Amino acid sequence: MSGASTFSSICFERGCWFKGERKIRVADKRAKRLTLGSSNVASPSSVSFRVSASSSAKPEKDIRIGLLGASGYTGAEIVRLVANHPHFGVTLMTADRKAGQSMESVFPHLRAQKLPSLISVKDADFSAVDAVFCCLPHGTTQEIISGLPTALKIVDLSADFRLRDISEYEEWYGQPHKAVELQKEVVYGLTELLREDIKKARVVANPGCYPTSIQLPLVPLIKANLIKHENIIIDAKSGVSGAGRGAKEANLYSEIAEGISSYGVTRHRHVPEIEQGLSDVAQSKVTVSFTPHLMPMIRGMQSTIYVEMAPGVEAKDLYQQLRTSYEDEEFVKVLDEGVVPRTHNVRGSNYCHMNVFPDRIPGRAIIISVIDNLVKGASGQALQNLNIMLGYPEATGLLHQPLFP
Ligand SMILES: NC(=O)C1=CN([C@@H]2O[C@H](COP(=O)(O)OP(=O)(O)OC[C@H]3O[C@@H](n4cnc5c(N)ncnc54)[C@H](OP(=O)(O)O)[C@@H]3O)[C@@H](O)[C@H]2O)C=CC1
Ligand SMILES: CC(=O)N[C@@H](CCC(=O)OP(=O)(O)O)C(=O)O
Repeated sequence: MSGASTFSSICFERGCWFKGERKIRVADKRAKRLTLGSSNVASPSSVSFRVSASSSAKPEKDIRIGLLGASGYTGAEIVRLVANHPHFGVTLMTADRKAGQSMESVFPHLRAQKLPSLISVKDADFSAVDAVFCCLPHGTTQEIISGLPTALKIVDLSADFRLRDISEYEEWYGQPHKAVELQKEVVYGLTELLREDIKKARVVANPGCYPTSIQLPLVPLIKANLIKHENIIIDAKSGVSGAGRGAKEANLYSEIAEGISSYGVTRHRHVPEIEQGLSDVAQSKVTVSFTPHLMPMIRGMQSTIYVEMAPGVEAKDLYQQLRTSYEDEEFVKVLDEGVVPRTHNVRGSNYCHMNVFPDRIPGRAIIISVIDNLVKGASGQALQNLNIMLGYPEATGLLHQPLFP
């Protein structure tokens, strides 16, 4: 059991804190203080944990966070989440066109926080931060990350380091990979399924939003040999914030409202990322038909997945497998039988809701998975990953409830 406390009665396992057999609320500050005070928690040399078992005062913000691309949607979402984190504080923020502006002028909803001004990445002093979230567009990130001090823990939200195969990256992203050596040490950050690797990582490639919503249900089913590897069909839908804040004609209100648009048909760049994750667990090549759609909503993502079951398997077996796989997870919820997941119920939160339904056609099942693209699909999962990389309880700063309606 990695990450366990030297205090015999309190330990961290499968993403949760346990006292004996009893699951403790992750927000239990005493448990956190005790465990972080132990010597057994991975703590990078660049980071000083100043959390004391005897102190009853609110802990200082020990970890100085650098946020690259702070003026974008995922950057703003990191700031919103970190505001609830007892140990992380944002001390460096970069932007491109908006460099020189204050964060409160770019995002007035964050004005209650004391935040540094936005500066250009070329002016950033990385010796004054402990960890970095990189929220830059793909294609711009490889060079920037390779130039950062190696003592830093980095979570990259872009697609630049998600594909292990360099030629596949170059084929799907249409440009040469600019950090081939660094790519070798990067860990893919699908938290619930790769937690042990993430604990040891220095650089994590945070998964794309569609690949998160798709791999969370499919990986356990493939691993358990419950579904066939062929004819997996994924019909996915995203809110417009998935496209970022940059102005684009296709994302104008008049282009989005009152309609649905399919895009990337037959060739969306998330296909190789999804297939990489599924093939890894299948130990053979898995291919998928994937069509994303842009919906007239701001946040939210639904993946409706049509699968053929292995001989003799029924939809209730798929359901039971997912229930078992995620029974101890804080953020992945397999709903009660028959309950249809809705994006409304995860909005603004780090939760993924999923369920399985038997198709009318024998041998087939329909899986529905929903997340908030900006939280579990991006900044929330990134924070979850950095918590793990630094030895904090992984739900720290993420336990707020969804925003409904
Ligand atoms: N939005 C989502 O739901 C998801 C996004 N992602 C990925 O996360 C990353 C960030 O996404 P998002 O926040 O939506 O994007 P935005 O377009 O909203 O923000 C991009 C940020 O990067 C800055 N930037 C743009 N170009 C450069 C450059 N050449 N050099 C330095 N900084 C630059 C922008 O600065 P300025 O504003 O000053 O121009 C801005 O701060 C992307 O790679 C995206 O694909 C991943 C999962 C989901
Ligand atoms: C609605 C919309 O445009 N969504 C984005 C995906 C957002 C995401 O996960 O992007 P990255 O892979 O770049 O991180 C898209 O389809 O390209």
